[in-house]
Amino acid sequence: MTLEIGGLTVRFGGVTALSEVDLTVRPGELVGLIGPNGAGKTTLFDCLTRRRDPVAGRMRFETGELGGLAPYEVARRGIARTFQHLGLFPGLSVRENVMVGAHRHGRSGFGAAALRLGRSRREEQQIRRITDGILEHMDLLPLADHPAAHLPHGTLKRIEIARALAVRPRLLLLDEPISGLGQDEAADIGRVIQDVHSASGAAIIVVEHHMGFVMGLCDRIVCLDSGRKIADGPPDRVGRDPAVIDACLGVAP
Ligand SMILES: Nc1ncnc2c1ncn2[C@@H]1O[C@H](COP(=O)(O)OP(=O)(O)OP(=O)(O)O)[C@@H](O)[C@H]1O
Repeated sequence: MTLEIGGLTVRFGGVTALSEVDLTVRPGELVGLIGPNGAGKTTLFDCLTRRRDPVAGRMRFETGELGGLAPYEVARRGIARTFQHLGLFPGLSVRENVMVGAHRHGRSGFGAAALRLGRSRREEQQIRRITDGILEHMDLLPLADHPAAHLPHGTLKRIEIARALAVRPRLLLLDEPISGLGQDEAADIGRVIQDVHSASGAAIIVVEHHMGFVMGLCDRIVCLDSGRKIADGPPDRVGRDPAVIDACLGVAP
């Protein structure tokens, strides 16, 4: 199993954001995580990436527990994520933004890398090779030296995925990858995710409100509502589940 979550519970004061959530993800699985606003989807990603501490529960990734790790250690273990609101550095070039992700492969750290000393210079070259390979694969190489600021929203979404891929993840967490995109750009991101999935073999969890998109893309759908898991299964079954239809009513079809 790639990921095993058991009894995960998170509270914010009186609000229970996640309530005894169990979830397993097999290697290479493409899972859609759906649910209405406030269901707990982002909180689940925050727990997995150690930005948020659960009050109870276990999270196991491959052979190790995630609880107690620092966020940077999660990336080193092979988990990468993108953010609902883009987490790019607007002043850095496209290549530099992606290199931030690739730095988990360097052992000398940012300080030595900045000074370009000894081993770190070789690491820097290796990181640049990894980065440019990803940029080329995602048709972003012509934009490599362009500042991330002012690029179209769909391109920024692709750069975020490229940066997550630079971690060479075995588990990729995508938080609303098509939010704010038009139909063509959303279809483009769908192709990128499918391509990444088949090329990398990584397990992927996609949080998305667009039900048609996520149902068409994923092998399996998990639905949260008010912090509880209310459905888990193949898209056609979950899509017909009255509890899911009830919870997600009003979500764009
Ligand atoms: N930092 C916080 N402080 C207090 N409450 C929070 C905090 N973050 C999330 N919550 C609450 O926890 C619950 C789950 O929120 P979360 O953002 O995980 O939901 P979500 O499913 O990702 O929603 P959306 O689809 O709107 O992004 C909500 O009730 C939310 O108001």
